[in-house]
Amino acid sequence: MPHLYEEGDLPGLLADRPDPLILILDCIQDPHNLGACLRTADAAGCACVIMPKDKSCQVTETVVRVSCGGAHSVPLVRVTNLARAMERLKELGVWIVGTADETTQSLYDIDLKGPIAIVVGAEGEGMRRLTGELCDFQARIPMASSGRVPCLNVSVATGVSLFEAVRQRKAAKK
Ligand SMILES: C[S@@+](CC[C@H](N)C(=O)[O-])C[C@H]1O[C@@H](n2cnc3c(N)ncnc32)[C@H](O)[C@@H]1O
Repeated sequence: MPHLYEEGDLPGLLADRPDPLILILDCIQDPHNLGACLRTADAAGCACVIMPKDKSCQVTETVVRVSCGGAHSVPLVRVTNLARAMERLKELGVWIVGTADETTQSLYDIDLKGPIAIVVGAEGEGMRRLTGELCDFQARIPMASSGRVPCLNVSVATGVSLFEAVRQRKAAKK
């Protein structure tokens, strides 16, 4: 069974994690993408994944199967108001990094070693306006200029972003 939590559980979930890495999913629609994001969040050692408690982001059988067990191991915080949960994270000292293909700052220029939440947006529209406004930084994953598609699949963007944070953290320990 998934480990399901609510916004009020955030302080407890982060209490023994000095520099937590958190994934925020802003209305991911496709169960295959959602499952892949949960698998990656587990593999990256995320303290939790935060997602809206609405019709999007349902943890269905397909999500669980695609996550290869990730949906059952990483704590899932389902919230009625994502903006409020983001404010709560900030009060807890977490910096919020949104990802978007149409922004100028490169992800690779941001320090991801501290307490960080990485936000990825929905397949069609990306992050919602308010979600984007609440981010402390917005970052893009540089893509080849010769490529024809404008952006990455959201689960791929999740993998690149979380494992850039993992890479930086490992490099800092050497
Ligand atoms: C399919 S994209 C949505 C594209 C949408 N047009 C937008 O404005 O963001 C889904 C999500 O993947 C992430 N993403 C995709 N490509 C990215 C890139 N090159 N840099 C950063 N994030 C990216 C973002 O979180 C985005 O919201």
